[in-house]
Amino acid sequence: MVVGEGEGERPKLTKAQKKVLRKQQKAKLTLLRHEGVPLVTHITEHLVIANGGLGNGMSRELLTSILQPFGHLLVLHMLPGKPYAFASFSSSADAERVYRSLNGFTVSGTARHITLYLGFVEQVLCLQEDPSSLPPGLLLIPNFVSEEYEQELLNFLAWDEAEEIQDKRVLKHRRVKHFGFEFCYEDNSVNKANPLPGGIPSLCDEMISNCLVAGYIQHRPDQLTVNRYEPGQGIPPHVDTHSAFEDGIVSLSLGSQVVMDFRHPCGTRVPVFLPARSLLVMSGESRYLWSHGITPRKFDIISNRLQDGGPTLANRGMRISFSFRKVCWQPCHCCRFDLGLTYTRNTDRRISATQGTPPWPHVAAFVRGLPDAALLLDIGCGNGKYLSANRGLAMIGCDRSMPLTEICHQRGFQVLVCDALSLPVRSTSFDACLSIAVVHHLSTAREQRVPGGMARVLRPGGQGLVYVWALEQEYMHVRSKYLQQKQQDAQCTNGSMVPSAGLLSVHKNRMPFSSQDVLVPWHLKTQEKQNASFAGSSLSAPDQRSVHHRFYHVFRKGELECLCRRVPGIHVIETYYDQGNWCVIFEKMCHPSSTVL
Ligand SMILES: O=C(O)CCC(=O)C(=O)O
Ligand SMILES: [Fe+2]
Ligand SMILES: [Zn+2]
Repeated sequence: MVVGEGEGERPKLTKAQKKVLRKQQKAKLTLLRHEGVPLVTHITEHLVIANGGLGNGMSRELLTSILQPFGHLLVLHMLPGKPYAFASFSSSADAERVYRSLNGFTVSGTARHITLYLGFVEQVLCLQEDPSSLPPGLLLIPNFVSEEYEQELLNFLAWDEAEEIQDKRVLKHRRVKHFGFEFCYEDNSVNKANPLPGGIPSLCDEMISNCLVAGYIQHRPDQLTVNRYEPGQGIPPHVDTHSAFEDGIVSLSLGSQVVMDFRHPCGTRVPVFLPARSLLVMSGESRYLWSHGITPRKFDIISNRLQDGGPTLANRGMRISFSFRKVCWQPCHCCRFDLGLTYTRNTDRRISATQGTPPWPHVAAFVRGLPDAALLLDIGCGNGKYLSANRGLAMIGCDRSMPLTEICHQRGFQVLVCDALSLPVRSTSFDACLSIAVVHHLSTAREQRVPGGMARVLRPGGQGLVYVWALEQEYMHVRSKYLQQKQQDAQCTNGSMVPSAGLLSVHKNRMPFSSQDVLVPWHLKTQEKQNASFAGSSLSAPDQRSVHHRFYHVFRKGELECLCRRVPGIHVIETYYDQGNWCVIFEKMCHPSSTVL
């Protein structure tokens, strides 16, 4: 059936019907222009209700009572200030019934009469102000539950002061209750052996079903943590233990609004405003790679979009959140690593790697996340920075620089001198393999040989981690440390390249790259001069003996992943950006479609 745009012979329309069509057409254009959401001409489970928005003075309660008699309403999305709402029904037949009954329907009981115009949409618009600025995998659904339901959930909880003294030893900044399974904050684990009697309160069933139906989560949660924050309290930045919980965590905010900070390992911070009764869905990168936390404060600074758009203060009240998670029953073999952040720190410490040493904490975390006695090969190990990251492993480093391997040797590491393009080690022998800041020194034709070599030496199921320098030294509006170090320099120089005699340009340090293939000057410090040969660099002009030019091919977003995907016998598990680098984690397949020699 075609809705609103009938084909062929059309029965004569009454004046009123024509008006409805006209208004519907107008609403369609508004929605498309303002939100980029097209109406569709076939029937779906989802309706947009023009004039049924909070911006029209329509309340959630009233709209619910209007819709419900005609179809089983699953989710109603309303956004502050917007002149429309979205409704999802349990079937397209229900949505069709609602459409037929309510398109052009005039509502009394509001300040003025409101006529609703309905249309079908393929998908419900994810109602945040700027979805593109949220961390990947993060969804925010405002007005996910009604005020009545919020009150029911709040009334359900009894907060016993005595019982909480125990929690307070660990959690200085908030109170918690667990359902389904106890969460242990001392080691961030879940007590899988002893399920709590009663499980998740049945009061939550409907809400959980709505999350599943809407596709926000794939697994029915079996663990619920309720956090209660007084104004001034917060939760330290953390990543929910990946080995304890599956992907897909939903958190319902009740009581007061709050700003939750999401942080990427490269230091990018994305504050996300969580209104009361909104649902936050964390999956993928936003669940595993980004940390989330709430700074202990009595207020938040938010942008006041409805008025002048400038920043304004929002005082916090008491906030209670319901976080639903699915306990992970399989032992964790994945490549992702817990960031080792805890729930119990009482300062809002940045996990940003910009403050940390060693320079790439994610590499160290990958190494530390490997099982005991795993055999690891670090290709291009340099002075052995990562060879000391996990003493429980058997690690072998290799580098083509003899002086660097000597440093490693002095540090007690097992190392060999070799070329990354021809590794003198047996095939399928390593559990894990690193190549940090190596591939970007190779010309395009040879780049693939490094992940190719890693694929050869890894055992099936073994994992490789590759880091290369990124062309993009600014990500999510944050400059990499490389650029940050000398911002003043950058401001007084125009170009990022200086011409060189050869074909390649010489990159100007601390500037954005303007080409992917560059020579990067390396200024030797006095004590390094005598070891100048160790990076295999090309010597520059004789009068500049202390400056060496090293070849770099800096990688564009997606380029390293593409390169790795072309290597037979491996599959890419994760790609991320870390402090100005593109990073890929891959795994050697157990039954590769093509043989790796
Ligand atoms: O309060 C919230 O919304 C989040 C709570 C949380 O992140 C947690 O308990 O892991
Ligand atoms: Fe969390
Ligand atoms: Zn894992």
